Amino acid sequence: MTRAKIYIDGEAGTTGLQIRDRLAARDDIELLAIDPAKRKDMDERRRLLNAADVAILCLPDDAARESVNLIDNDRTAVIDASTAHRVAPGWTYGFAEMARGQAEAIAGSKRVANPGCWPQGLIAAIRPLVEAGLLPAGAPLSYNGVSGYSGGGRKMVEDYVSAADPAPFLPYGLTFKHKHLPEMAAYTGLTHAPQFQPSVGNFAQGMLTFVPLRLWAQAPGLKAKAIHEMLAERYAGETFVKVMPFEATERLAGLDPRALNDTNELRLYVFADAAGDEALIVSLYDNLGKGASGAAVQNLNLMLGRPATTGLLPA
Ligand SMILES: NC(=O)C1=CN([C@@H]2O[C@H](COP(=O)(O)OP(=O)(O)OC[C@H]3O[C@@H](n4cnc5c(N)ncnc54)[C@H](OP(=O)(O)O)[C@@H]3O)[C@@H](O)[C@H]2O)C=CC1
Ligand SMILES: CC(=O)N[C@@H](CCC(=O)OP(=O)(O)O)C(=O)O
Repeated sequence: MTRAKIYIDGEAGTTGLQIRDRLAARDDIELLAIDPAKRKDMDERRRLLNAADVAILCLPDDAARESVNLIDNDRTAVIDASTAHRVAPGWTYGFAEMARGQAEAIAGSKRVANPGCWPQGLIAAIRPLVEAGLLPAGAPLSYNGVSGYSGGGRKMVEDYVSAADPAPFLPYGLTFKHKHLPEMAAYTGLTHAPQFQPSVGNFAQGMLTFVPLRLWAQAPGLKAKAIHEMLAERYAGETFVKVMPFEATERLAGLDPRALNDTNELRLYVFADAAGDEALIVSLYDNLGKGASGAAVQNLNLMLGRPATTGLLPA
């Protein structure tokens, strides 16, 4: 098998390092490494970007746009982990399980935008319901959750690690302007992005997100059990998105945001009141796994024509 040449632009950062670790042991891949002293040198980045079969961008948005502009050949494909191209024309959204045919679209694309960590939990929960007509596209939703601090990149990791007594739980996004809102609207099928209010916790990695649904008002006649059945049917057979059993329970010990760390899995749970008119869809995943580096490797596998699970299942 010819080894595919992969260059990770931003490999010293939180997401880049994780992707490099996931690819390092693979014998179907040749990693093109940049001299650490030149990692922000534009000419050296241009050389490596153009030498790569696939360039994976793990950079701030402006640097990611710059990298794309530095590519001057038709061969190099791109996976961009930043927010820069997620709703841009000509780019394919890299959430393979999002819709029928999406994995094939990713496999056939040379410009793939890796999804944001927060949007994935929402899109996985809501898109099948909107597509099936169970939930009206105009439903006014809210979305919230907690992420580990690695979600904020190197700077936030350093702030948490060096702080004497970081807050265990810190809400943010309190002006409702988060950079993920455009992709949330674009890929759920909702006519309005939800009211989104995230939080960060004093743990490095992992996330739990919540879509509360007041079905008696948002989708009269729709019951929580039907939502569970629709999601279970939609994701049946998927390796990386699983729907957990419908449970009537006050609390569930397994709902620890760190439970899927270092995996590429996303789990969906549906909870409800006795009548099934008040529901909650919970997504559990690793912000650095399915939320970033795992998804990037899954997309890379698809683009290289490898099995999607290559390097992503526990040994
Ligand atoms: N962390 C997460 O959970 C997720 C992150 N993402 C996205 O992935 C991207 C990377 O995020 P993350 O890894 O967390 O961020 P980090 O800040 O940890 O890493 C970014 C890396 O890019 C480097 N860099 C900055 N500017 C340039 C440049 N002009 N040329 C070359 N390298 C440069 C930085 O170097 P230096 O630090 O020296 O400036 C750093 O090593 C971001 O767009 C982020 O939004 C997406 C999903 C989840
Ligand atoms: C805890 C924390 O700060 N998280 C980041 C999201 C990280 C991420 O996923 O950013 P992109 O997907 O857009 O690259 C935030 O809310 O801005």
